[in-house]
Formats: sequence, C-alpha cells, structure tokens
Amino acid sequence: MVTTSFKTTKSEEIFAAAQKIMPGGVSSPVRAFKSVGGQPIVFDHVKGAYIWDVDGNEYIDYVGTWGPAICGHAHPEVIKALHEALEKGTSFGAPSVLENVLAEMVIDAVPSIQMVRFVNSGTEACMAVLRLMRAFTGREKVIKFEGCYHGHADMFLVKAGSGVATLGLPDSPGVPKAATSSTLTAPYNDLEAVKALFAENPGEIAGVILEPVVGNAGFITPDAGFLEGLRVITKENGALLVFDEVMTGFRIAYGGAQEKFGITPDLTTLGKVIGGGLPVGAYGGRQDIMSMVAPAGPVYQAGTLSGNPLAMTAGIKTLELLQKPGTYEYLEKITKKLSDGLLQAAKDAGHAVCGGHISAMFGLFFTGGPVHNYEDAKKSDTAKFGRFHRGMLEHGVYLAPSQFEAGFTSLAHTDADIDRTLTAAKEVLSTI
Ligand SMILES: Cc1ncc(COP(=O)(O)O)c(C=O)c1O
Ligand SMILES: N[C@H](C=O)CCC(=O)O
Repeated sequence: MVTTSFKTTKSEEIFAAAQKIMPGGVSSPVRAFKSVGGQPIVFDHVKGAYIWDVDGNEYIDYVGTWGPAICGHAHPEVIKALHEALEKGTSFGAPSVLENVLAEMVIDAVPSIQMVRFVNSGTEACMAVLRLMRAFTGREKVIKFEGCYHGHADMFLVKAGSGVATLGLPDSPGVPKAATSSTLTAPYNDLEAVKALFAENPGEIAGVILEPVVGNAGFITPDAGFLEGLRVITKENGALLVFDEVMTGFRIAYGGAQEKFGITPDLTTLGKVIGGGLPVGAYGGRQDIMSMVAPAGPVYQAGTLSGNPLAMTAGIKTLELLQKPGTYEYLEKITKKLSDGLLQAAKDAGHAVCGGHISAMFGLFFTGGPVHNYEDAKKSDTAKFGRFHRGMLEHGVYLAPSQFEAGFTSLAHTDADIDRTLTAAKEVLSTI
C-alpha cells in the first residue's frame, strides 16, 4: 500500500500540456489541486472503489466523480445497460419512455416531488428552479447560505462554496451587480439571520434555497431544528423552501435529506447520482408550481440534450441498484467506520479535528470545532489539510483536493478498503 516509489511523471507531462490549451489545465476549477499543492493526477480508468492514473498508480477513491459513483465506478450492470442503450442511439431530442421511468422513480422516492423536469447539470437545475421560484411567487429576492454552492450561475455566485471557497475567490468578476442584487445571504444554521432578512424585506422574498446537509464548504450538518425552522419561516412568509439535493439526493438516504430529516420542501434540485455518472440534473416539486414550467405553463426552460437516453439509462440502473435491501445500512456502516477511524487517528496523533458523516457522505476539518457554518469551516488549518491530502495521495488514497468539499463512499468500498485507508491515515497524520 505505501508507495515508496510514487511517481507521477506522465500526469505532470499531460497536465503541463493541458495548461497551455485549457484555463488552468482543467475543465472545472476544484480539480486543479490549487489549494492542496502539487499537481493533479491524470486519470486513466476507474472501477469499483478504485482509480488508476496514467502512471499506473492505484488509489482508493473517496471522490466518486464528485458524488455520482455511489454504486462504485463503472458498475457492470450500469455498463451493460449503457451498451444496450447505445445501440439505440446517443440522443433523441424527443420524448422517450426512459424519461417516464426515471421520472416515476424520482417521484416515488423524493417526498416533495410530484412532477420533475430533467436537465443536464446541477447548475442548470438550480438556475431553472430560481426562475420558477420567482415566477410562482411574483417576488425577486432569494435567500441562500454562505458556503452553500448551487452551481455557477450568476445569481448564485455570492458567498459561494466549492471551488469559489477552495480558491478563496471573491464573488466572480463578470457577474453583473443586477444579477446578484436580489440574492440575500445568511450564515448556515442561523434561523435568526433568516428571520431578520424576512423582516427587512417584507413580501419581497421568493424563497430560501439551501444544501440541507452542506457538502460544498466541507461537510456541515444542519443543527437540530434548523430545517424545521426554515419550513415554518418560509410558510409564514408565503415564500418557497427549496432543497438543493444535487449532492445529498439518493446519497444520504434514498429519498435524500428530506426523507432523512422528515422535512418536505416545496421544490428540490437533483443531479449527480440520478445520472449514474452521465451528465444530468433535475428539478421538481409541487404539481401546482411545476405546472408553470413550459410548455405546460409560461416559465421557459429548455435543453437540446435534456432527458438524454444514455443519462436516463444510467440513472435508472443506478437507482435500481440502490433499491436493493441493505444498501443504505451498508453505506452507513462503512462510512461510520471510515469517519470515526479518521477522527480517532487524527486525535491520537495530536491534531485538533472535528467532522462526521451521514450515510455515504463525510468530512473532517483540522480545527477543534464545532463547525456550524462556513465561518467556522474557515478556521480549519487548510495548510495541514494540504499536507494530509498529499500524504494520502502518496499512500494510494484519493481524497477531494480541497478542505471545502465533502468526501463520498460507495457500495464498492469494502471493510478492507477502509482498513487500508485508516492504516495510511495513521502513518500520514503522524508526519504532518
Ligand atoms: C449542492 C450542489 N448544487 C449544485 C451543484 C452544481 O452541479 P453541477 O456541477 O452538475 O453543475 C453542485 C455540484 O457541483 C452541488 O454540489
Ligand atoms: N463541489 C462541486 C460539486 O459538488 C465539485 C464539482 C465541480 O465543481 O467540479
């Protein structure tokens, strides 16, 4: 496991070439290892819980292509279904029964969803849901939380998490003031701040959107009563509650955070897992709201590749696999073992740490905590996280290359994988 001859020569060559032809050498900023030092490794192939880079190094993977790979990478049943679907063509640009099948699966699973629209990414889903919130309520302002990430659309690039937090960027240049002037922000887990915003903007707030469990400022859980409080406040003010479950959907429970915590929002966004590793997003919710979406209603939203048959196929097969008995019990068991083990190993090595997990999502901060919001998360020793990340990489463990991203496990991770990870962590934590 300990790779004494860890070499990434080919990765470095490919990345050097990539930097000349693509901004930062990547197709999405968090991949660039900017905040953890070193250079990104270049992948060659993935299978189950593992990835292999172009130099032949093998890693246990806890990124899972940022969430979709909950059944493990390249699951044989997903690949078989995709081969069969491929024979029928790659895109129809017209209705297919596959959309009905996946829509029914999503509606059956997610308590708030009575109707659903498929799009191509989580960003698209969040953009569309915001337009719908505004159209339905006839109000423009929206509340989001500091450190939450809802994709890269203009109106959400305000105190955003994920790559914006990782790179320590201010709100992005190129975003017109007008696009964000209606975006109000509050600290996560702060109901009083939300109440104050409603009081300051009476009758003007369309709704509140949040990650019900945060994964884009590191892993942060909702305090007891927070989600319930938001449900009450939004109802009292005639505003909508939107759970962005792009990350948590089908991951922390089959029905997402809303099933796990028993709070039903008005609208929900999804992505990642429901595409089984192919590009997908979705938004859905109450029938009276969703009926406003064109062509049923006047709120325009469209997509050439939306409902793509390959994405639908991978999503359907992935959800079928997740429906098997014992799935979420297994994910909880191995993730708890990993998360508890990492925290214990860090404490034993004398580090101030805090963190935790829910089902197949976990995180660790290098601060004694507790971490209730993004301000708390920023107290983490990110330089130490960078050394931890590098050490784990050299020991064959691939973690998200940012303190401000959650980790993910999958059904393919075994007890033995967790044991190997913890052995590596103990070694690394004693040296950083
Ligand atoms: C909670 C959340 N919302 C929205 C998005 C945007 O999704 P995508 O990257 O598919 O555009 C992401 C991930 O990037 C996410 O984690
Ligand atoms: N935090 C992001 C999504 O969850 C990471 C993926 C990306 O933006 O590349």
